[in-house]
Amino acid sequence: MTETLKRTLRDSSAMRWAMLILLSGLTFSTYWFQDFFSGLKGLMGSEMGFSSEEFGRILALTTIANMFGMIIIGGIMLDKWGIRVAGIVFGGIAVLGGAISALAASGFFGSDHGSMLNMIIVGRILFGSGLEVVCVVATRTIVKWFKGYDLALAMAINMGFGRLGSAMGTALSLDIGGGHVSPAVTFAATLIGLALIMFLIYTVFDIKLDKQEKAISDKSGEVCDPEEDFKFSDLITLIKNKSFLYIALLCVTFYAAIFPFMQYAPDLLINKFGFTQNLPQAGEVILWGSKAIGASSIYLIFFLFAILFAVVPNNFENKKTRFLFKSGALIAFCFYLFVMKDILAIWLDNGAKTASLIPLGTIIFTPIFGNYVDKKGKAASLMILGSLLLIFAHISLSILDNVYIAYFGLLSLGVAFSLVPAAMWPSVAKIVAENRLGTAYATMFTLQNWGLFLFFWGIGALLDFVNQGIPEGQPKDYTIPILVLVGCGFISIFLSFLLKKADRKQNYGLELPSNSN
Ligand SMILES: C[C@H](NC(=O)[C@@H](N)CCCCN)C(=O)O
Repeated sequence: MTETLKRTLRDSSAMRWAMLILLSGLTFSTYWFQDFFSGLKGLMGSEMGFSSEEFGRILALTTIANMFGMIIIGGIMLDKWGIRVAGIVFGGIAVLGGAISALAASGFFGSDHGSMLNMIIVGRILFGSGLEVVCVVATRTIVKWFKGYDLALAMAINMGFGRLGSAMGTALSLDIGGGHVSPAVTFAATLIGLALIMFLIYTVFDIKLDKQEKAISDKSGEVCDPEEDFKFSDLITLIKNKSFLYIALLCVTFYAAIFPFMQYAPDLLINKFGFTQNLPQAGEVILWGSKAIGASSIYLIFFLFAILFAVVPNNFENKKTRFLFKSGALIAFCFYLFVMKDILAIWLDNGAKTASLIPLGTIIFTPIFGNYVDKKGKAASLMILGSLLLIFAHISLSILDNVYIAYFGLLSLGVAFSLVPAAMWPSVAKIVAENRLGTAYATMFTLQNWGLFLFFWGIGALLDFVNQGIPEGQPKDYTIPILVLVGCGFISIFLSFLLKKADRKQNYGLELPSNSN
């Protein structure tokens, strides 16, 4: 695009990607705060005396405001106040919630069991009220900057930041806490505070963009097509649509089998398969850290060159160049794995670090499957496949006792967790008109929170129930609590088939490539 056509900030690609990074701080930190307790479950039992049911209660009550309409209220506020005010208000609520939980974990409100538990829950309720609306604000902001430019890629990268936050929160919280819960909670809450500062910086550019767009529309008389405000009648119309109903229910059962599982996964791996939760010695950390940073920087430099090389026009037209590029990438990756092998071996022996590979893997797999859905379609069939993988994963992690099969189970869970979202979210956009998408996503997230509430709490309560009499610190039997999740997998398959059948009647083209619509 020539300089004369660059009319606003959003016409500069550097500006757009910089804005995405400023915005993604909130996604990264809120996903971190949502998931970091998973790595601390054992410690919360031994240090604070929290039972599995209480652990589950803390997680479940995070969703309570969303179950009763907070996401929809947040969406209406977003429409009325705009991105800046809504982002600051709901980001601020998440920060406040994080701070209250951190103070509670440090004993500020009282160091007895009840005060700590109740005040951590108060903090989590506030945090949860901000979390989902922040996700909606992020999506709306990305659309504002990227419509007409790499919108799907920008959304995938934003989601990648979220998954990275989940993975790092799960993997590193025990190390960050140094064997205590409180420092890890303070760190997680501080991250949301820093992200809010990044968002405040973002708002400066947002104001400038609005001024530029207003000046252009004043001059040319252009009027934008506004998204219609939320109406309850829309909700009824949506629910009456069979395809929407099936995909919304699938969202409930599928995510209920994934997000709650991830909160318990490190503890499951430790209790059932004997994974460790040992903290490395300071010397080991320095050695691994320097090795990992060294190897990763070399790989990153190679990767940057590869990207630079790939974006030079027509490079990939040539078969030989393509072959050289692919072999180079493979050799660099093998070298990277070789240097990192000791660290990987230790990583794969640690419960929290192994569990963190599930969200980490989705960063790579989701865009690949997203691209497949865009080009080849088959979204409903892929949701059936994802649900099958979910069933295999939960069977291998519950009734089977083999650690190698468990690794396969975790891998198939990672693939399912990439496959279904990559097929599900673009399918909603085929079923629902664009100006109703906000309502559709808010409705799906609200229903999803009901499923999460039930399973966050239910798994913990069931775990205590089937392990009555076993003292904290002794291995717990996870068979029945995880086997219950197999049921979610079967319901997901059933709903995916119903969706496929409804789509054949209603002709939304869920099995067709996105580009053909
Ligand atoms: C896209 C989808 N997002 C959600 O499900 C939201 N309700 C945010 C949940 C955040 C909790 N970690 C996803 O993350 O796949």
